[in-house]
Amino acid sequence: MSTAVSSQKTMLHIGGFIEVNTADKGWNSAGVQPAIDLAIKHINNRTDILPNHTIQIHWKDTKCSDAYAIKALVEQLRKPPTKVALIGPGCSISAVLVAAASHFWNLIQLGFSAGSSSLSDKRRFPLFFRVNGPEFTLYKAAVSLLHRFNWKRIAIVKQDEDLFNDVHERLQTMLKKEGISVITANSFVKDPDNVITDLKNRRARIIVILMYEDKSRMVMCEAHRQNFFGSHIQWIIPGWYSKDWWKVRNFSGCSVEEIRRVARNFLAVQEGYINNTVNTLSGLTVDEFLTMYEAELQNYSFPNNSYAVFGYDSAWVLASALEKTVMQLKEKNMSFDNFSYKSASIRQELRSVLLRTNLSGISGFIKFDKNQERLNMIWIKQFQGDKEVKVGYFDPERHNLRKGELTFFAGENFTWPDGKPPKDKDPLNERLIKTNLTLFYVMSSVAATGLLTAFGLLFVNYHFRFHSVIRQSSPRLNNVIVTGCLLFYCCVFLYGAEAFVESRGTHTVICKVRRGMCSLSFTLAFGTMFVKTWRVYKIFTNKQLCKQLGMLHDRHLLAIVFGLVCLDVVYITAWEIADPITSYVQHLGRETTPDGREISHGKVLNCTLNYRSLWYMFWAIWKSPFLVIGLFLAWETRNVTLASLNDSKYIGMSVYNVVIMTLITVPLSFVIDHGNIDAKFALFGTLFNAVSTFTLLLLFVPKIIKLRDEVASPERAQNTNHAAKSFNDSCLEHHDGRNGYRRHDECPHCKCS
Ligand SMILES: NCCCC(=O)O
Repeated sequence: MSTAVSSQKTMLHIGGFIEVNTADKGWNSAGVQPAIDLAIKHINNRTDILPNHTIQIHWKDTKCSDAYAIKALVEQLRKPPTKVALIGPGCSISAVLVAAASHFWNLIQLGFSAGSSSLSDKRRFPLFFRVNGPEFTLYKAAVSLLHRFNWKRIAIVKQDEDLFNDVHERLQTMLKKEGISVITANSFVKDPDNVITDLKNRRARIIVILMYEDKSRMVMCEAHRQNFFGSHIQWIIPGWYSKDWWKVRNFSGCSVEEIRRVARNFLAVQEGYINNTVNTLSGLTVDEFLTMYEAELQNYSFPNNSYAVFGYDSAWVLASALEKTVMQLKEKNMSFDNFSYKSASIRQELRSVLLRTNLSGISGFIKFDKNQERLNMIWIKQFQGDKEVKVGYFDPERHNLRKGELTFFAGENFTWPDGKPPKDKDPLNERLIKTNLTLFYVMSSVAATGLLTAFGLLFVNYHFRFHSVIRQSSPRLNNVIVTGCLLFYCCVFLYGAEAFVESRGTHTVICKVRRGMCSLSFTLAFGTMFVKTWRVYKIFTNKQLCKQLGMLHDRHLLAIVFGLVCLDVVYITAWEIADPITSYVQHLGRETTPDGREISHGKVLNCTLNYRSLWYMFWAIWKSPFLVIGLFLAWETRNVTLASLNDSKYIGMSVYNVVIMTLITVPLSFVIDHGNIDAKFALFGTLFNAVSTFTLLLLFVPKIIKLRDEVASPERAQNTNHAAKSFNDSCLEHHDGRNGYRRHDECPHCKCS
């Protein structure tokens, strides 16, 4: 209802809700009142807006309390004059209560700061509009900051209020999507003791506060009491707290300095605006308004409030809508005199006009979305030195939060006590554990000695190639076995490479090379021993001995070994293509010491595959026949004593040795923890050293002794040779392994054709 005044102007009464006596609880919006009063003064003085009306606002203090909000609404309704619309409250606790009920009295309500996301629900709050946006929007800017500073691990401390519960729920969903983990989310009723203890225990470093400032002061005071502060802890708080919010008012427990010490260089997110200079409805710019606002504040005992600009704009939005509604009503021969709490017709007009709002306020262009609210930019502030500084802003419509985008204000930037942003977790000084050097040198010395010996044996094989002791033992096949052993020794160095390698790239190459080399050495050494044993077996289980021998020349055996090597290459290539072996960093776990420090057991480089067990199983299936059948053949030919196949017995012994060593090593390798690189190296180094050393010794020591004897006493050696000749020896002696029997007449009892 409007009332006539002497100057022929009609009064339009508006109910105003503000938070003044909040006893430092919740949010105090008192400072917005002077801005709204100033706007109403400006509107009433203008002739181009509501020229025939005067707006009068009737303030009620809701104290940011649901009970006082109800009381304030009842008083507005019961006490004449009739209000045609409502402005406020500023605090969500009160706004939700007022908005939930005011529509039953057909009252349009215009908010300027209440952030609760519940207020976006138009089924519950059909007549509630706001020139600000939902609180959750602020946290898009906060998430952008988390990405910007690579903070992937945060903690949340929340007040159990509708405003923060909603933000918390939606923030959790968004953080999950953004790959940021919430290590703990706590709230408290009276005492934040447990909250801080939990933050300490979880070693929280980045803490998002979803609370009104009184609770924040309590949290920070307790953090000080528990010594939970420092440059390594970063708080992210709502930016709409009152100026110098850490200054204690009616708050016992901590001094101003103590709370300041904890809050340090806190980051804050706050709904902001652009400095609009383009034809604003009021004709003012932000700067002009702020000058007037500061002057106006002198008439009140209220502190400056950052939502003053929104408050000023809300009054202009309402006045503009009332103006248009007056004109629309006029066309229907109606006026606000016809307004009553029981009649919906005028509020319907007013609502439809508000929905079409499109004006230039000092906080920017004002248009309401489907939820009857606005999406504003978010200021990012940081406490620097002794004041809050607006560092930049995040525009939800323009900036990509995943990329941590924001726009800096001219000349501003973040500052950090340590010169760089804190980390989201303590650097654990996770050192790379390398193979024990003593172990490496012991294993490598054995391998190096083996390598030299192997080269020496290759020389002996070559130098004495025409000597019967060497010639009769298939020197070319033995060279292949020595080459296999030689590569096994090289594998020892490669398996110990973790003593020096630090880069994953280099380690990946080593993983690939040593797998290939290990496989190839096995095939060369034991594939060749296998075929040699097989030849002995074939000869002595076949009556057509000479014929068999003629068919099993060294070159045939070499061809078989070559075939095995080809199969090896095909298998390793297929393996590498299907499931490439790579290096990965294995973290060896952490533990918390009794004094609360977290220590790491370090990390090691390991080779990895997706289907490790599968590939090694196939590998074992492909290699084990050499050993199993080799074992059988060695057993079958254990009594063969031929000068011409003079090493068959020793090859058999080598095969036993390999089988036994493999049977010990393989199960042990599954038992040993992969992180224990020393144990792994000791196991495989011993296997490779032992297997190749035994093989070389068994294969060559008897030959060298014999060779030494023959070289020392050729006659005795000749006699021994003759004496040793028996049924087949003389025959086999003339089998040169290359051209078969050169002289069949020297082999009269052989059934060679
Ligand atoms: N958006 C800041 C005002 C606090 C509140 O909504 O209660």
